[in-house]
Amino acid sequence: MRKPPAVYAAPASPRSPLPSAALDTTLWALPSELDHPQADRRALRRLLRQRRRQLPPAIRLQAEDALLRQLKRLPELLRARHVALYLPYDGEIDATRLCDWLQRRGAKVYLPVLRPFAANSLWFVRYDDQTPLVSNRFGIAEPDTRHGASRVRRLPAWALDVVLMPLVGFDGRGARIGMGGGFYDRSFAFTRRPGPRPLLIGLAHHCQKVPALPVQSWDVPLDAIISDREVVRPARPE
Ligand SMILES: Nc1nc2c(c(=O)[nH]1)N(C=O)[C@@H](CNc1ccc(C(=O)N[C@@H](CCC(=O)O)C(=O)O)cc1)CN2
Ligand SMILES: Nc1ncnc2c1ncn2[C@@H]1O[C@H](COP(=O)(O)OP(=O)(O)OP(=O)(O)O)[C@@H](O)[C@H]1O
Repeated sequence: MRKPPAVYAAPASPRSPLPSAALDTTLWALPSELDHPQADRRALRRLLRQRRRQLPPAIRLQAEDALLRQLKRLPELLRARHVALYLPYDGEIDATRLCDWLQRRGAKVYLPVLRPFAANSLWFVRYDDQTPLVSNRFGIAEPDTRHGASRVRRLPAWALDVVLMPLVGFDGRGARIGMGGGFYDRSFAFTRRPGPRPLLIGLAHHCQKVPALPVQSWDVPLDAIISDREVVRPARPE
């Protein structure tokens, strides 16, 4: 399938294995003023966004490979028919190579689109070779709103099987922070109530892991967070 406009172009260099020290957690320690759950969320977001943007291309590619290996083993993704993904922005981990894999398996791929006339909420619009893409108000490529306006081209959020969402930060217990708009939180608030719902999986680079994040009342719990290093499955309340 057509390669989406990449914010970070893949380097021409071969994928040389990196010394494991290059991925060592200790390199990613937080400054003391941000190293606690009550830290200023905006400052933490800024720092983590900067970290993911600064990842060298070779590490980025290696992380992408590792992420894809984990995702392709996931039973829920192997079964999924309708999967939401995102086009990477601002250094986010790039999982778009999954599109071809999903489509070969007969699954359909959807992208988030800023919902018109609704405050910070998302549509999920079918994405294939024919989908016209435009740049939204944040500069993120997304299916043209006029194209997505037709109901046959999108799926209600409850009808998706798996949603892969980009994270800005996460912790070992499965708490997360996103871009701060509350787009995913609003769009999946319904998952707190009984009924059909997708599996929600956050994706991030390992360098976005922090010791602990506070959980806000509106934060929609994720079923898993997958980085290039691990799969975090948050403990479910009994
Ligand atoms: N790839 C990708 N697509 C996505 C998201 C995402 O996080 N990643 N979103 C997930 O929510 C939605 C867009 N949400 C966003 C929220 C804030 C900003 C942002 O950059 N805000 C600026 C300041 C605001 C402005 O420019 O008006 C900033 O923080 O600097 C971008 C996207 C839908 N599509
Ligand atoms: N279901 C909701 N209804 C109304 N407002 C909400 C809802 N969910 C989140 N918000 C609001 O959205 C704002 C951003 O939330 P937060 O800082 O947690 O964003 P985030 O989790 O980083 O973003 P995202 O969900 O897009 O990844 C907060 O002011 C919050 O009150």
